[in-house]
Amino acid sequence: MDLKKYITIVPDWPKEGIIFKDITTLMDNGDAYRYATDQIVEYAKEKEIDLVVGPEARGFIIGCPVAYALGVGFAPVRKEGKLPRETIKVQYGLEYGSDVLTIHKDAIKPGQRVLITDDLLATGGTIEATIQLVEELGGVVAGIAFLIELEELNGKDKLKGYDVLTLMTF
Ligand SMILES: O=P(O)(O)OC[C@H]1O[C@H](OP(=O)(O)OP(=O)(O)O)[C@H](O)[C@@H]1O
Ligand SMILES: Nc1ncnc2[nH]cnc12
Repeated sequence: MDLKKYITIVPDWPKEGIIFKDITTLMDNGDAYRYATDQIVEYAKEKEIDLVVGPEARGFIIGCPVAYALGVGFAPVRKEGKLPRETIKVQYGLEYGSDVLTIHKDAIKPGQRVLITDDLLATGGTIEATIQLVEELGGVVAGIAFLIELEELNGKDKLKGYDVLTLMTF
């Protein structure tokens, strides 16, 4: 299936100069959403995953159906002030700003094999911060899966040494 045709390109959003890749038109389509999910599930099956971790908010959209299909749990990485119990945190840069990401301190058991999911790899700041949180808790990053990679932003440079799946490149 040609997944690219389900992505809507929105110029100058949320800021002038950003060419936004809107995945909601892929999620809207049951066949395309299931096909994309299945591709990531097949990739993950070989990696003996114990837990899926994804950053707010679009990482949940990708990661939760994958976790369900694998029969493992999902741990959310959230922006500061959203998780109710003890967390660890890390500051990170974005294509359009900077923010703080957090995870519950007890979300991962040391040695657990983690699949990280997100919709899109841009500068790699979000995923680098997510990796940092997983590893600080003793998790092993066994794979990282995205729907989309924006090649010209070179986010992959931050992921050297990690096993990465991307379903589409722009
Ligand atoms: O590779 P990067 O430069 O870090 O950019 C990619 C991240 O940016 C977007 O999330 P955003 O922070 O806009 O949050 P959202 O998913 O809640 O919309 C996107 O969903 C990725 O998580
Ligand atoms: N260009 C882009 N489109 C969609 N989501 C993004 N997150 C960071 N950059 C993005």
